[in-house]
Amino acid sequence: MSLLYGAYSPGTPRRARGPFIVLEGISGIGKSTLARVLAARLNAGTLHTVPDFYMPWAPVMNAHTRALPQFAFYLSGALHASDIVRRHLAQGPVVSDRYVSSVLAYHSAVHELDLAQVTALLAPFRTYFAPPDRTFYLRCTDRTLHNRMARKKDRNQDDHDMITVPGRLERLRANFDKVAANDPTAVIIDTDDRTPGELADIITRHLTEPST
Ligand SMILES: Cc1cn([C@H]2C[C@H](O)[C@@H](COP(=O)(O)O)O2)c(=O)[nH]c1=O
Repeated sequence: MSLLYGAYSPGTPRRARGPFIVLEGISGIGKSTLARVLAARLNAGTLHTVPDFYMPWAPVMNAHTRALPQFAFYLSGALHASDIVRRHLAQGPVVSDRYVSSVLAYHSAVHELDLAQVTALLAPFRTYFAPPDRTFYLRCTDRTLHNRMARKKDRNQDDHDMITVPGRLERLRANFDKVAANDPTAVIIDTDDRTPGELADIITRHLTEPST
């Protein structure tokens, strides 16, 4: 039995019309642009994990709290994102810019923790999360990241740290690779030299193929 019952269970899902698509990857890679293009194509609802109203708290939590309260903050954001997803899925497709994999990959990378330890910390909550149909892990080379970062309008402290804290970018990339390797919904996409429209073509083609 799940540990999450009563008020802690996600409730009976309404008939999902789906699909539920997740975009994952390091900051600046182009997830939010691609989410917009995909949402327009699929007539999908979109959201960001953590949800937008959490975002003003993120720098405050990062600056003032230690690892476990920070984890609880991002976990809370992902749980709430899941509630939003379930609500949207009753209407049609949903595209999420980040989801549970970002919580694992970022928390482990930022605090230099073993990914397996962070995965175990999240495990009791797994049953709450609306499962994605496909999770697209976006990858790019340093050159592409540099060019895309230069164009990113909402660059924040996390983006600065990702580039300047020794080893942060490498840890993030390695963590996303490890999370993807254990994710049955994972599809890895190299985004270099591809426009958002071309990436949306690749993704929509994947959605018409049966998952393995
Ligand atoms: C979901 C999540 C995001 N983050 C970071 C990644 C990004 O730097 C930032 C979200 O901003 P972004 O999605 O606009 O890049 O929050 C964490 O540190 N931990 C998490 O669990």
